[in-house]
Amino acid sequence: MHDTIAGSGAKPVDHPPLRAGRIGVLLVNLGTPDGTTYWPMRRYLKEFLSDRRVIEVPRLLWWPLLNLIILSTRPSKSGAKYASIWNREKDASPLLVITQAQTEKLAARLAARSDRLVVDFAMRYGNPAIAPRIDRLRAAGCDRILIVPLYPQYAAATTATVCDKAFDHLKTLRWQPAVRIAPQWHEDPVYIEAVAASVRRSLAALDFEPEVILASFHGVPKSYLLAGDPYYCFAVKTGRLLRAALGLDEARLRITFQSRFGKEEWLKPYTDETVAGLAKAGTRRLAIVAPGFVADCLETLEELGTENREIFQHHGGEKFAYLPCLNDGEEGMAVLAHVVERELMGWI
Ligand SMILES: C=CC1=C(C)c2cc3[nH]c(cc4nc(cc5[nH]c(cc1n2)c(C)c5CCC(=O)O)C(CCC(=O)O)=C4C)c(C)c3C=C
Ligand SMILES: [Fe+2]
Ligand SMILES: [Fe+2]
Repeated sequence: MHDTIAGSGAKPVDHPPLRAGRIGVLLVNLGTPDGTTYWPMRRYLKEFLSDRRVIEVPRLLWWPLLNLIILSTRPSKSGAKYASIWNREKDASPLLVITQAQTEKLAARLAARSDRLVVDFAMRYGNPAIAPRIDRLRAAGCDRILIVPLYPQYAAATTATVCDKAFDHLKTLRWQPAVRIAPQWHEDPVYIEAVAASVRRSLAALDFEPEVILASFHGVPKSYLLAGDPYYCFAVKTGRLLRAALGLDEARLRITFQSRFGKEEWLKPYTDETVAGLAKAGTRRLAIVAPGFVADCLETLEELGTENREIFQHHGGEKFAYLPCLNDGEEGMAVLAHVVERELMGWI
């Protein structure tokens, strides 16, 4: 099936062999450092925090702040947090390990649909980078590529920057593959039901019933919403649909936003302030789930699972549970396969 162009009947010409006829699926998540020590952390944070889609502060102000202040302190501080969740057996971050497992399981599932599919993954920041993975798919004969930014809720700071980076590389190719980008799946019933089923299962395994469940989404500065970024609305809609699927009311399942960075106002209500406020007001049993993350990572395992647990207990809370993401479990893989199969329609 994977013809070379020479198989087209054209007269022999003096050009490198060109393979075609296969279809690539490239899963792309945010990224992660190569290690937890100062230099790998600095390299990763520098690439991440130099992205204009992530930090919209004018460069003249941002450059000295980033290079002189943030990159001298944050690599060590964040490195210690990464070290607390690092997968030592694989010497990689949970995000990398889980994304790799998702890729392998998706490839196995899709193999039944077509023998022309090649599934791979990349990271927007750090390794494996997007450009070499696109090259690898092209070299394997993929003349069509479906790029899947691994974000159920679109944001310019996440989804759009994956597309920018992919197209930056595609610009340099002589034989550019046909490209599709998978849209977000924030209200897809398969996704909502998968998160609901996973939450129900995690709750059933607890030795307590939470009085409140927080659905915590990664935040962005409020100014991004005011400038027209739809992320907030998508996150709120996911939260509302999840609440309905679980049969809970607004007091029992609350939507919050985490991981703020810098002094600007971010999307509210903030997760950490909500956790503290609930504990102070007498809530003793709390669970947090993070439906916006396709894989567990620093922001879920450390920030929600450790920092917010400490905040809750410090203010009088007693029982706390962080409920894991869909990851490479059966429900999570069903969502990824559903999104990918839908977006491959007409190609397979
Ligand atoms: C400073 C601005 C940031 C914006 C805006 C932002 C948006 C955003 N991020 C995610 C998902 C993830 N972020 C992760 C880590 C992380 N995020 C920021 C900053 C912003 N994110 C930083 C500096 C870091 C690195 C860690 C740190 O130093 O705090 C991760 C985890 C990566 C991992 O390796 O585990 C994810 C995932 C979304 C979805 C989002 C906007 C919607
Ligand atoms: Fe982030
Ligand atoms: Fe809106």
